[in-house]
Parts: sequence; C-alpha cells; structure tokens
Amino acid sequence: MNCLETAIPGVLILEPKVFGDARGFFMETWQSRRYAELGLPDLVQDNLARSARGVLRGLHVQHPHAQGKLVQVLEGQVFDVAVDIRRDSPWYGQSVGVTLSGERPRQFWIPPGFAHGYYVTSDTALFAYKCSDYYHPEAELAVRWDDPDLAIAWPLAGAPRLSDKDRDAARLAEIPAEGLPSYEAARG
Ligand SMILES: Cc1cn([C@H]2C[C@H](O)[C@@H](COP(=O)(O)OP(=O)(O)O[C@H]3O[C@@H](C)C(=O)[C@@H](O)[C@H]3O)O2)c(=O)[nH]c1=O
Repeated sequence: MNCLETAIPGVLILEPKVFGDARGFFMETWQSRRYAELGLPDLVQDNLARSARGVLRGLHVQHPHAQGKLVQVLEGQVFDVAVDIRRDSPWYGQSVGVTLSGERPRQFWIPPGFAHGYYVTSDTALFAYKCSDYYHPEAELAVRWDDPDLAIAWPLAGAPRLSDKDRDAARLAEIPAEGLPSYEAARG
C-alpha cells in the first residue's frame, strides 16, 4: 500500500494494493495491524451513503467524540475535503481536497478534529467510510461548505443540493473557540 502525505500532517491519501485479473479486481480496504502501523486509531463504525449528482454533504465534525474517518468511493466520483478546525492547530482553517472515484480506488484519511465534506460529480456516488468513534448526534457540528474564510475550491456545476442542516450551518468564525476541538484533544 502506498501512503501519500498531504499539505497538512496526518491527512493521508492511501493507495491499497489492487489485484486485477480477468474477473475484475480485489483489494483489502482495511486491516487493523497494517493501518495501525500508519498511525490510524481503531475504527469502530462503518457507514455507507448513496448520493445523486450535485449533492454536497458537509462540512461535519463531532465535538466532543471527534471521529477520524477513512473514506472511499465505491462507485462514481466525488470531490472530498478535510478542513482543519482544531482551534489551536498551526493549520487551522486550511483544507485538503482530493478527487475520489470508484475507477481509481484509493482512500482518504481524515484525522479526528477535522471537518469533512464531499461533493458528488457523477450521476450517483456510493460513499463508504469507517470512523474512529461512534455517532453522537448531540455532538454534531456543521460548518458552512461555502465559508469564505475557508475558500474551498469545490468543482461546482450549479448550486449544490444540501440538507436543511447544512444549508443553515454557521461559518467557522461564528463558532466559539470552546465549541471546537483542540489540537491535543483531537490527537487523543
Ligand atoms: C452520520 C450518521 C447519521 N445517521 C442518521 C441521522 C439522520 O437521520 C440520517 C442522515 O444523517 P446526516 O444528514 O447527518 O447524513 P450526512 O449528511 O451524510 O452526514 C455525514 O456527512 C459526512 C460529510 C460526514 O463526514 C459524516 O461524518 C456524516 O456527518 O442518518 C446515523 O444514524 N448514524 C450516523 O453515523
């Protein structure tokens, strides 16, 4: 497996080994020992979402109960973004964006303390991810996907389709510092 660093330490692009043959392909999408060697924590919840073209989900984070997320597109294509919102991080407000597709299977590791979102650029997208903590709806926080301070270069084709929660989300600067994860707490 290839492990590629990004502009923010800890945010990783993983390229698992793909075994192609006449039938199709095979790959391991998670293996506890190998992923632990890369520094990933235990993963305790597995999620799957299908979305139509133009859907944008995010930006979401849990605080407390910060979740690291190992994400992968099974079918279709998305633009996926990790935003560092750890209040005392040297990379606070910076983001990493990556295109993920079922055609070129690779994984994106979003560490705890980052807000996460994605925008669907194919007719449909099947999006799978494993999380390092359980879902705690009372701890959910949404940050505006189009927060001008974050200046995320979404590859938009028209207005995105949003949930009510995401349409009403606050800008990062509007969230009190104590409502955001800290660098140390998110590192565990
Ligand atoms: C995230 C989640 C949602 N749900 C339920 C709550 C709700 O009724 C329904 C849909 O939830 P949402 O609208 O929050 O789904 P969605 O907008 O897809 O939320 C997800 O967005 C991406 C960007 C992330 O990073 C995820 O962590 C998660 O926040 O599913 C669970 O039961 N467990 C979960 O872990």
